[in-house]
Amino acid sequence: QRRMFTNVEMDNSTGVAVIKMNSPPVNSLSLEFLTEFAINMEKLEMDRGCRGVILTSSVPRIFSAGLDITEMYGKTPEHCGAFWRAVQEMWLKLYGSSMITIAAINGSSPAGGCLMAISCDYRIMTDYPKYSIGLNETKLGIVAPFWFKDTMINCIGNRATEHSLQLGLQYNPPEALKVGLVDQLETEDKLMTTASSVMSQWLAIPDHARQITKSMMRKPIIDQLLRQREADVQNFVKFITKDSIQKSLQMYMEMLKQKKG
Ligand SMILES: CCCCC/C=C\C/C=C\C=C\CC(=O)SCCNC(=O)CCNC(=O)[C@H](O)C(C)(C)COP(=O)(O)OP(=O)(O)OC[C@H]1O[C@@H](n2cnc3c(N)ncnc32)[C@H](O)[C@@H]1OP(=O)(O)O
Repeated sequence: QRRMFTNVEMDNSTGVAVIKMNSPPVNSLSLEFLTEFAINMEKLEMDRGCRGVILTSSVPRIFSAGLDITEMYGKTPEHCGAFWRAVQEMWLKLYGSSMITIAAINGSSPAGGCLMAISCDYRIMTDYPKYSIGLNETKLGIVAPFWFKDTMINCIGNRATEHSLQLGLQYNPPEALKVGLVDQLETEDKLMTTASSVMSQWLAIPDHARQITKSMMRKPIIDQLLRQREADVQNFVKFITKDSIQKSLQMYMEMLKQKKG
């Protein structure tokens, strides 16, 4: 039986779906997870009754740990290529969605988890000091590709992105609010109610005007990836299968395990 990585609950009375990521222990984004996520987004996009999506997590304390590192370590170039296509597809479906997308960030959200959040239209994060969010790729010895970088620039601006990406910064909730990585902080118990209430404000705007405006803002980056999608895959495969990069990933995974012990 196929495993489910996300639960989708559609409320037909409001036209809002809640996608809960549910892949313990850390909602890492595996090939299967990403494939299922993209299919769910596609289905909601095709559903004329669905106007908005709230993205959140069922896993305690974690929104998403980002890309599943085990999908990039010790794998064949073919596997790495298939994995990267799935990462691209997830981003294209989320960043390019015509629906209103709100991230209710109820836990830590490094790297690919942060990418998911900043690909939404609005972010509300639980105000808990131990949670963090950011694109920390350089800390793993890897490089955030241009479309991660440009999504971040569109969210927090050029200078803050440069600073953030070079140092692989992870922000706690008040810092994330200050830099503009999230739009609002909320207590754990009120997070979903606040997300619904923000959604109502966005739903009050006529869809066609909001959708054209959103597309105008995001289309240049999306088109840039679409134009060079296969080159981006080959670039990733060449980069990630290098001995030095594989060594960095191995050391990072060992560090994660040691931290635990
Ligand atoms: C120049 C050309 C450029 C071209 C482009 C090239 C390259 C771009 C490439 C890649 C881009 C990648 C983006 C990413 O998303 S990489 C992933 C980055 N993620 C992280 O750094 C997060 C790491 N994890 C953590 O910090 C913590 O786990 C977390 C805060 C999320 C949770 O902490 P907690 O203490 O609760 O849990 P842990 O004990 O640490 O973890 C439990 C368990 O899960 C494993 N694990 C954690 N994160 C991941 C992950 N991302 N992938 C796979 N597995 C993960 C962890 O190892 C533990 O496993 P185990 O010990 O129980 O077996």
